[in-house]
Amino acid sequence: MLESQLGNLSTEPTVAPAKPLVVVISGPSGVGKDAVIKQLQEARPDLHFVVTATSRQRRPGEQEGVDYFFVSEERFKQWVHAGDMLEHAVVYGEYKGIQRSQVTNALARGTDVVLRLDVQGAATIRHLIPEAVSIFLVAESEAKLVSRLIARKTEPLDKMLVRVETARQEMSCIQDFDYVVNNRDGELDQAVGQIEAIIVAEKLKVWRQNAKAGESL
Ligand SMILES: Nc1ncnc2c1ncn2[C@@H]1O[C@H](COP(=O)(O)OP(=O)(O)OP(=O)(O)O)[C@@H](O)[C@H]1O
Ligand SMILES: Nc1nc2c(ncn2[C@@H]2O[C@H](COP(=O)(O)O)[C@@H](O)[C@H]2O)c(=O)[nH]1
Repeated sequence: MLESQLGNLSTEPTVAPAKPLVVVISGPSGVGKDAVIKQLQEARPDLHFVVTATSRQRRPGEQEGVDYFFVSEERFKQWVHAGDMLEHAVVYGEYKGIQRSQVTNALARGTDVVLRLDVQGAATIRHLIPEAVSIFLVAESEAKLVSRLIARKTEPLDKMLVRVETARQEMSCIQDFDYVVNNRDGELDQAVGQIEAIIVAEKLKVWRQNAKAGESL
């Protein structure tokens, strides 16, 4: 009866599924990027969390292929020359970077991708993938940030001081990011919840329904 008045009613989906998202999580050393990402992995196992390759020595407790891919400086440079790295930078004197295939394979499967990057890497990805969502993580104060680095006990004092000095400079990059999330002491759950909310909201943006994430890679 209705169809006689309206014609055929389409059963096609009203909107196409949103294209996969590239999410950048950045912020100064010790702010809690790894802690946030570890918890986000548990909450959102459907996301692809990219594992960085590095020339840095493995710390006690770090696992190959989980925390990093630990490679020699020579191997890292070979990958750079071969064009295999989507992004790379020297961070605190060590090579850090993301293999292109990790991102392109996940996007091709339709999977959202999460990258952990320093501010240099975040700038590179914004340039390569302008539709990426960038999140800058902060601690509630510089004093809290430093106390986390001290408690973590992963660097000798001289190297820790370099990280704190760098953190001061990195704070000036905050306006280049889409979102700022405050990872307050003892409130990791809230920070992770806010990041999950950002991901959900970004995927609902109208323009993303037909955008092609990472098409240019
Ligand atoms: N919300 C929080 N409250 C208390 N401690 C936290 C919180 N978030 C992270 N931490 C702790 O702070 C320390 C630094 O966190 P994490 O190693 O995740 O920082 P990061 O940003 O990944 O550092 P880096 O850039 O040097 O790798 C860790 O010991 C972690 O357990
Ligand atoms: N440009 C990139 N920076 C990265 C990447 N993965 C991690 N990082 C940054 O390195 C520092 C130091 O890490 P640590 O494990 O030695 O403490 C950290 O602040 C990250 O931001 C990457 O793939 N590219």
